Amino acid sequence: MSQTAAVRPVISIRDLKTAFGTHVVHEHLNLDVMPGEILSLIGGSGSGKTTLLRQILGLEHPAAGRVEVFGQALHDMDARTRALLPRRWGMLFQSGALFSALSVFDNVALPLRELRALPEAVIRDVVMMRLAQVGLTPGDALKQPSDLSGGMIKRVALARALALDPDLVFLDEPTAGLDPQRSAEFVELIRQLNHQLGFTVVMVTHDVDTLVAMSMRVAVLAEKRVIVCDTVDKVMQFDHPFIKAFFQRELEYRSRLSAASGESVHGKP
Ligand SMILES: Nc1ncnc2c1ncn2[C@@H]1O[C@H](COP(=O)(O)OP(=O)(O)OP(=O)(O)O)[C@@H](O)[C@H]1O
Repeated sequence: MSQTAAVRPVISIRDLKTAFGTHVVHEHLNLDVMPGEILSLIGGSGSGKTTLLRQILGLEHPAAGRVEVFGQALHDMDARTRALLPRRWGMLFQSGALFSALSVFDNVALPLRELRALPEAVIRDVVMMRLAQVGLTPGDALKQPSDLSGGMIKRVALARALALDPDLVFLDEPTAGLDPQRSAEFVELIRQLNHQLGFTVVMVTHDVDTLVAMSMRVAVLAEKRVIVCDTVDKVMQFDHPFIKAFFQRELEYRSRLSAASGESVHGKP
């Protein structure tokens, strides 16, 4: 068997149908997410991105088809295996979703304490390590969320998402609310951590700069299914009205750059 054939997807979705009553959101939807990749999910409003994430998290039930995570079909799993799954993934919500009454330290410690198995000294070491990994200082651990800037809130939320050393990380609009400079820094941080720690990322974003900077592949949801899943460059060439509209500014930017340099340009510097 070749090495490529041996690599199994972290998430494998086959012929998925999702329906709310007569409203069919997904039909014949297929998607594989490979280990260590950063995959972005894009699609128009109401195209079913959130619902697809909820399927992957096991919060919706397929009307047909199959969703496998870590090589196992979600709805065939025994209750114990299913209950342990959330320990293998972390979530970064758009707003950060920190608990305002808890300090930075206690927010990051929360998933570790929920295990009810780790001594406080181990929890302390892990929290401090995670805070350092996201560029925060030991002094920041004592702060309350209300004392933090938007960029710091995202970093704390990322430290919390990584607390259990997840194999899979879900990012919902990770750079929403950040100015371009903070946004670029946060993108770079996630890329570095993905490289160092090797976790797989599934991200939903409407921000083209974030998408272009981070995605190894982009899956486009339209007409109830994934119409294309490929590199940013290849997806941008795909002939579909949503894709043309989504990437319009980026395409114009690239064509101006290309005209100015007199040669083909494939990405921003
Ligand atoms: N629990 C539910 N009951 C009924 N309909 C639902 C439910 N959840 C989602 N839907 C419908 O499914 C469709 C897809 O919704 P979803 O939130 O997944 O879209 P989205 O791509 O995430 O949209 P947006 O980018 O606007 O957040 C919408 O028409 C929505 O109204």
